[in-house]
Order: sequence, then structure tokens, then C-alpha cells
Amino acid sequence: MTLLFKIGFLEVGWVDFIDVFLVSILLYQIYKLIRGSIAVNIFLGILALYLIYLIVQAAQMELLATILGQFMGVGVLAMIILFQPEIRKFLLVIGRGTEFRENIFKTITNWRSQYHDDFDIQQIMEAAKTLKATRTGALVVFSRDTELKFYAETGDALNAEVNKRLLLSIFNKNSPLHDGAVIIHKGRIKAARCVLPVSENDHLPATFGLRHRSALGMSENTDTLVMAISEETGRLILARNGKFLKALKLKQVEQKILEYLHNDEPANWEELHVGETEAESPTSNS
Ligand SMILES: Nc1ncnc2c1ncn2[C@@H]1O[C@H](COP(=O)(O)OP(=O)(O)OP(=O)(O)O)[C@@H](O)[C@H]1O
Repeated sequence: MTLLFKIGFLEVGWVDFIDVFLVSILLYQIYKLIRGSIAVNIFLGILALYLIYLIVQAAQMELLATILGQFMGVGVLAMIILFQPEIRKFLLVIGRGTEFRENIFKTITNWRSQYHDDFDIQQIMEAAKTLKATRTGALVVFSRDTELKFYAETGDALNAEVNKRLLLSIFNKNSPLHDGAVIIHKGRIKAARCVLPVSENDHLPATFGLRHRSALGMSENTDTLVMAISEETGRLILARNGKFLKALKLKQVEQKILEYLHNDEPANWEELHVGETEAESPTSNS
């Protein structure tokens, strides 16, 4: 091994350096995935248990060490079960590494501009404006990379071009399709009446019911952007990576959707303050 430097008896080589660097990236990615979610508490619980186990072992308390050892024995399996959503998201992030190569190819073939032309965002924005004004509840999932077949199959397949009138018809309270979420992929409404996973986040405002929880849950579990419009208040929220974006003007919502679709997002997602209302928000009037 090529020696890089030496601290006392410790010899540090290039391989060690790369090893520590990769572990740091891995830990940072794990931290980013579980930050703000209930998984942090579970992770800290497991860590505390592991530390106690080490102390008990060092103190040679055999009975306790054996009991805790049994827990540690099934630790990996327990972690996989407990952190299933986080592991899924992590693998999705890694999987998107292959997308990098695809993107280079697609950029060369001018795929991005084609995609943009296909997708008339104004149809969405006009529908959102009307839905807000008429206080019609709506849940829209934007998926950049996949058709989300698993979730689309919980509803009714449509595969129709995005269109303002169609969206308004779907979410109309008398429509048989209005319950649940619409999934949009590559400029097409893939399905309506879809059931989304519900978030277990404990820190949501009491006013947030199932529509908001499922918007958040979907963004926690998948690499999607979710737009929810409240039936009660007409408030529009965006959910991404397990976080809500503060009340936005419609122009800003449009910008966020386009940033997401073009994979060009800044990292300025913030959680909505508990109890915040549109009237209190400085950026409101969406
Ligand atoms: N898991 C889910 N997946 C998709 N849609 C859901 C899910 N749970 C609830 N919804 C939708 O949300 C609607 C009811 O939501 P609820 O009133 O509990 O939500 P809310 O967050 O308080 O929203 P609102 O402010 O519009 O009342 C349902 O009629 C359904 O259309």
C-alpha cells in the first residue's frame, strides 16, 4: 500500500484515505435521507443499544451481554425492516447514478428540450389556479423518472395528455375519479384515484389531514414532487423529499415544478412551520 503520511504508529495510505472519504459520503447521504424523519429516533435508539452492549461486554456482565447480543445478532435484519423506506430511497439515489450517463446521451440528442415542449406546464398552473379559487381538493404526483406503476395500479389508468379541463374534471367533487391522487409522467396523466403512502411524521400541523400526509409520504418514499391543494383552505403545498415547501406564489410553484422536471433543483426546501397559515406567510398568495 502506498504510504501517504504517518501519525505516530499509524500509517495512512491512499487506500485508507479513499476508504474514509467514501464512508464520510455514505454517512452524509444516510444523514440526509433520515434527517427530520422518525428514522432518526430509531437510529439513535439502535445506536444507544449498541453502546450499552459494548459497555456491558467490556464490564463482562455476561447475562445482560447475552440478552443484548441476541438483539445485535438480528440487528441487520431489524435495520432492513425498520429502515425499509430509507433504504429504498437510498438505492433509488444510487440507481440514478446510471441516469447520469443517460443524461449525457440525452443532452447530446437534445432530449431535454423535446421533453419540455411535450409538457405544457401552463395546463397544470391554470388548473391549480381554478382548483385553489374554487377550493377543490387535489393531489398531483409529478414523476420525472418512472411511471410509478406500483402506485398507478392502485388507481385507474388514463394515459391522457395533461390538460386543464381534464384535471378539473378529475378533481371535481362529483367525479368518480376525484378521490386519491393523479400521477403525471412525461407530460401524461398516467392514472387517477391512486392511493399514496401516508407519512408517519409526528411534527405535522394538526390541520394537515390525510391528503397532506399522503403528499408527504409519497415524497418520503419516492423521488417525486407532490402538489396538494386543500379542499378546506384552498392552500397549495409542494412536498419533496419528506418536506413541505412554504406557501408559494403560483409563479414560484411553476418554477419549482420545472426545476424538478429538469433535474435542476436548488437545495432550499424548508419545512412548513407548525401552525403557519397562508395569511401569516410572507411568501403567500399562491
Ligand atoms: N393515502 C391516500 N392516497 C391518496 N389520496 C388520499 C389518501 N388519503 C387521503 N387522500 C385524499 O384526501 C382526501 C381527504 O383528505 P383529508 O380531508 O383527510 O385531508 P386534508 O389534508 O385535511 O385535506 P383538505 O384540507 O383538503 O381537507 C380524500 O378524499 C382523498 O381524496
